[in-house]
Amino acid sequence: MSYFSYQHGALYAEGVPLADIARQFGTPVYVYSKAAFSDHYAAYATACKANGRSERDALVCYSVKSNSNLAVLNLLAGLGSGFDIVSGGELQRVIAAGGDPRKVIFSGVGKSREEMRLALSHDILCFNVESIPELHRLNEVAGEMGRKARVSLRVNPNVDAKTHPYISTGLKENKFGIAFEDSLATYRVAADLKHIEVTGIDCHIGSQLLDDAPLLEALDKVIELIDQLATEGIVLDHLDIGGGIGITYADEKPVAVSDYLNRLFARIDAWRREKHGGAPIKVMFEPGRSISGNAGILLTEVQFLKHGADKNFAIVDAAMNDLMRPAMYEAFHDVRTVAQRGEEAKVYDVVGPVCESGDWLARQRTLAIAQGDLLAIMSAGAYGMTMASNYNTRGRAAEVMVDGDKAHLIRKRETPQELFALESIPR
Ligand SMILES: Cc1ncc(COP(=O)(O)O)c(C=O)c1O
Ligand SMILES: N[C@@H](CCCC[NH3+])C(=O)O
Repeated sequence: MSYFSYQHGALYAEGVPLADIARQFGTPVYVYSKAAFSDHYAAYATACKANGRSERDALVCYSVKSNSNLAVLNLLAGLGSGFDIVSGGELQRVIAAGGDPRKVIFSGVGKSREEMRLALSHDILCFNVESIPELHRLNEVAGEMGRKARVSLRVNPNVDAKTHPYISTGLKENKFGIAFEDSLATYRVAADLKHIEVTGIDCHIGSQLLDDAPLLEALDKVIELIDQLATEGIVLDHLDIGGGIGITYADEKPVAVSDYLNRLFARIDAWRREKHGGAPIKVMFEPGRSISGNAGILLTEVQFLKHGADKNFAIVDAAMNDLMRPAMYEAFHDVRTVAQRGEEAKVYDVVGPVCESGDWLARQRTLAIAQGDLLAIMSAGAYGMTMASNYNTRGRAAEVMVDGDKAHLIRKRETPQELFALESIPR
């Protein structure tokens, strides 16, 4: 289903014309489709039901970093989602949005003592621990609080995710996780710590994966390790395979979530039957982009057109501070005109007003546009607003959630006063 589509030559978000949203809330503005978020979450939830009848012991922990607006988290919490967080700030967002901390898993390589304390005080489901020093710190903090921390170790299966090097995380050379060959020894350390309860294993090999083969390869390695651990008396109750499923930005054809989950559950079921007499294991996922990426767009207005000898530029009011992905990864985002009109089409680079040559949103796009036109930068729901900055003292964009024929403002545009409110001039 298309959540952003043309009706009589005008681009809509669900039942609302994007031109109306620009008039009402200004630009640049992120626009999300509530139905898209719900449907993308449902793809996971439905595939987690065994034989379409009973629920499996499975938990989808939406990756908050991909889009962390409270309205988004509240919507997903209402659908039963858990959350994958990477900071104390994200935990506070989840709680503020009405999410259940007992469905929260805490990933990340550099958790501070304060973050650990906060997470323990809310009794989160599990810490995904990424190193031995982190294990010791967590053990200390939990001891000070008179608690036990539930822990899974993030192992690095050394599988090539075949994605952009900046978003690949499962190789030896990446900073994430515990090297596969060190994982047994690290589990032994964890099992001996008084304030640590070893409950699971997790891995996350990278993002924007189009094929599930590397994920299934990682699963096989993880399964092998779980069996090895069991022989030592370290019995795990869950397996977390991470996020990573990609989306269509241009013409990519990512594996369908349902196909991937069906293949994954088939392997897990076969392994449990063969080795464990059918004893179930809880399976967890940490999807971000596949839920939020194509649930949002960035709506921007053309300020000026500049026609040069070599290049034409469409200078828009959104910039790299609003959507960093093109500057950071040379990422492709489709650009659509909000009104289909009869201008002569030309090839443009779509650029922002920020003082950096790297401030571009799209390159070499054939567009029929005039000054004042609206453009939709597509597939911007994941790692868009959450990676936005205030560079050039630009207030971050507003955010709007569309639900059928209603548009709700879910984050106001930042004002310059808000940007320097925390600063002071020494006397
Ligand atoms: C540990 C962890 N889990 C989950 C995610 C979400 O990944 P994706 O948005 O590719 O599903 C990420 C980001 O790559 C991550 O680092
Ligand atoms: N921010 C990246 C994904 C990073 C995933 C975090 N581990 C992107 O926009 O594609």
